[in-house]
Amino acid sequence: MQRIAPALREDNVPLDLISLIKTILAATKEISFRVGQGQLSGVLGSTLDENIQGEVQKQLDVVANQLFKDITLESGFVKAISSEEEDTSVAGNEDGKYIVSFDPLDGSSNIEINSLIGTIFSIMEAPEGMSADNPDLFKQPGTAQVCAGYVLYGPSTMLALTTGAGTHFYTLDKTHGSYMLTERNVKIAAETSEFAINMSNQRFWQAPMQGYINDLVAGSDGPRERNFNMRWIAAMVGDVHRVLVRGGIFTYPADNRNPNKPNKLRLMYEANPMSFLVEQAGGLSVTSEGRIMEIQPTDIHQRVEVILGAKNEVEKCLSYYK
Ligand SMILES: O=P(O)(O)OC[C@H]1O[C@](O)(COP(=O)(O)O)[C@@H](O)[C@@H]1O
Ligand SMILES: [Mg+2]
Ligand SMILES: [Mg+2]
Repeated sequence: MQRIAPALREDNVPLDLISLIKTILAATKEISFRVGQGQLSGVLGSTLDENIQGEVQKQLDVVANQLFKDITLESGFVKAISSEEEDTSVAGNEDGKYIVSFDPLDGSSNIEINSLIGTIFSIMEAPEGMSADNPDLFKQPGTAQVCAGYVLYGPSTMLALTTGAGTHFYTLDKTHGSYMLTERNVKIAAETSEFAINMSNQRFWQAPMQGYINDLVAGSDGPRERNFNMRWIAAMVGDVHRVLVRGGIFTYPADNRNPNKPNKLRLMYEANPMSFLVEQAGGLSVTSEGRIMEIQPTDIHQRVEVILGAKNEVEKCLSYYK
């Protein structure tokens, strides 16, 4: 089994990017340890604060954010970071080559029930001619990502990573503290009979999504003429991991619960990195209007509709919007 650095060198990843990835992973090992300590860690409750998006922050959101911020900004490789838990981008080294966006703790509502949570990150190169404190550094489409990944703090701690040469899985060897390559070139089968969506929002979806999901639920009695299974982990990291491992379609569609907030998932640190991983595994990742990674961002916290996973099933879903 290979350690992560030699595996990345084989994929011709530049040495400074390998160093940055290792820096990010150092923070995930610390979080993995704290998550593993559970209620003994003293960081599982809620804070009294809200983040910029009006969501109550959990202590672990805050601790994880601080760890990532400190470790990436101190590395010297990073010009600026943006995070779900930071109002705006945070400046690092003026000469840093890279910018990093992250969701330090994804699936916050799962923390207190000892269920799946994770960290999502996305790395781009900093454009020339902008200072480190300029949030416009981040206004690049997902196609500009040079690396994307997530770490899942599950029964084992796993990393899914892409640098544009396939999507690979690594598992944290907790005895030696190293991420080991455990599956190279993960592929999502084009066909599936499994879907993931928060069904409780059904009445708020647009008509095409209602029609698509109705036909899945109708199973062998409906137009699809076969039964579909449903799963919902309520942490995008967990749901996307399942899609990468055994296929499926995952969607968080637009809804009209709150007219000012039609979408839930965030483009820069949820949808884009997951799209890069899914596309590198042969899947599709789109909104009802087009490829997620081609969206030109206007705000670091912007939200986006997400439909991703098995190629044929995502195309089938899109056909309802035509
Ligand atoms: O509350 P819902 O509708 O089940 O939403 C679950 C979704 O919210 C998220 O937990 C949002 O992420 P955060 O925990 O980082 O805010 C996604 O990971 C997940 O897919
Ligand atoms: Mg999240
Ligand atoms: Mg989060």
